[in-house]
Amino acid sequence: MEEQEGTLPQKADFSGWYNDILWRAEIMDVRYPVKGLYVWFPFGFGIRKRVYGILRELLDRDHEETLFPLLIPEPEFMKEAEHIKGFENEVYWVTHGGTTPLDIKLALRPTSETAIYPMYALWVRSHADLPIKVYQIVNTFRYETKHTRPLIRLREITSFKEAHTVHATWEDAERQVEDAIARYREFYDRLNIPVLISKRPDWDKFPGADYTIAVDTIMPDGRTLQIGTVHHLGDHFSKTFSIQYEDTKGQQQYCHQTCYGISERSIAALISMHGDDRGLMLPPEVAPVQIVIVPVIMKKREEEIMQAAELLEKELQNAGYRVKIDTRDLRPGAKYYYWEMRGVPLRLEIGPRDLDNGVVMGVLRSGGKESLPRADIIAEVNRKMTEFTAILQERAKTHIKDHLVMVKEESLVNEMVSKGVVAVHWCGNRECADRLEEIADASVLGTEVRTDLIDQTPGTCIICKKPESVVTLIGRSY
Ligand SMILES: Nc1ncnc2c1ncn2[C@@H]1O[C@H](COS(=O)(=O)NC(=O)[C@@H](N)CS)[C@@H](O)[C@H]1O
Repeated sequence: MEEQEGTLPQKADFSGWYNDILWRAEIMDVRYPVKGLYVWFPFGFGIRKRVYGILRELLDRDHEETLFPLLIPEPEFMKEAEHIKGFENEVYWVTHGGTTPLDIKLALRPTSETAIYPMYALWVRSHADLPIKVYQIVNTFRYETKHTRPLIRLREITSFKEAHTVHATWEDAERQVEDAIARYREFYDRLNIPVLISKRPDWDKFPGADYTIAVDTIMPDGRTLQIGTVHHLGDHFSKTFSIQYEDTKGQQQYCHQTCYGISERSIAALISMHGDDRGLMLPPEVAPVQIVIVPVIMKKREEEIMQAAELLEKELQNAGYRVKIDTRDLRPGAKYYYWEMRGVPLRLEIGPRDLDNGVVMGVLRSGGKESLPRADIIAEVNRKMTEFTAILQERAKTHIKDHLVMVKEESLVNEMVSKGVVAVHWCGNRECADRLEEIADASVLGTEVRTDLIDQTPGTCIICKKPESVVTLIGRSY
């Protein structure tokens, strides 16, 4: 990477900060010559690898991972009317093999229901074959016409985890929806990313679903980012694709299904939630480099200091840490800047005085210097990592509280929604929602909000004043 000139914009200028940090912290190279397609720098890919390692760990408890083809024949894709309506403007088509026109056009999967479900129809015969809980992590393609942004809105989604489950009954599928939500909560908790979970309004549910539960986070600019969705598909797709099982009485029954997805938006949220004016701030579990050792060289003791640094590196590596010594010919300050930009949780400095005093200077990325006894350095580093994670968790906890407010006055909605998510009472009918979205210049995010941060007692609709109206989130989203 060419030396990075200039400085990272303040995080308060979130859009400028976000675009700049993607290259300055070597996450994504946005110079690929196709709109909406981006290249992972190896450092960014190291974050992705660990983030998706956690996702796999959580899903592999009771799901199986596999891979379905990328290309979907047009007849299959066109089978589910609702689904097509939702995707017909977004799907890319392959029409030729070499110079030979294809007799059947092939869709690049925007999501894989119509690739997977014809196969599920072959896999499912009896109730004994159920439930199926399968997922894949693949690239998918959507011809997004809204503003594309790296990690947030891509035309090639490079890290699309999609799970597709099959059940005997609607209730079994409903339990799976709850299980998927719990798994997503656990995933984002491990990443110290706060979430708001709600049920999308009918007009915003996944095409072909009974209902959609969405996982939103609140970005530093107050806008929401949908970082996961769980869909109850009912028997819509099983009827379209004849996914049936023979029940215990020998009757043919249609299955009930769910699907749930997460993309690299999870990494956009990770970067945005904890980064600051000096760059990334990464949870230790996903940081490609967890510890950087910076020797503070004094000419006549250089040999001794370097030896101490190398010994320390070895010990930390043996303890399982991902650690680097920065021996480049740069001022210590330039080294601090470089690794802070890359979100390294802990810096250890070793200078002549530290050697003499048998200590190592520990500096957490979240701030604060502490002299650590060299003799117990592993226990001390473990303690500092735990302290750092607790700081990230605390920030995540207060973040939602600081960006969620209940509003009862129609006139206040527009002003308050520019700061974050607003909770209002809504009677549930579309006209009031349209009016509300117009006043707020925001969208209805959802109802049945799973949080205890606000009082969800029904009240009067903020628009038509109808009583017994439910608490509803509205926000400006990416
Ligand atoms: N263009 C995009 N770029 C990045 N992430 C996206 C894009 N479109 C959707 N996503 C993410 O992918 C998640 C799943 O997409 S989805 O359309 O809601 N759901 C599905 O496709 C279902 N088949 C479940 S996998 C969304 O919640 C959102 O976080």
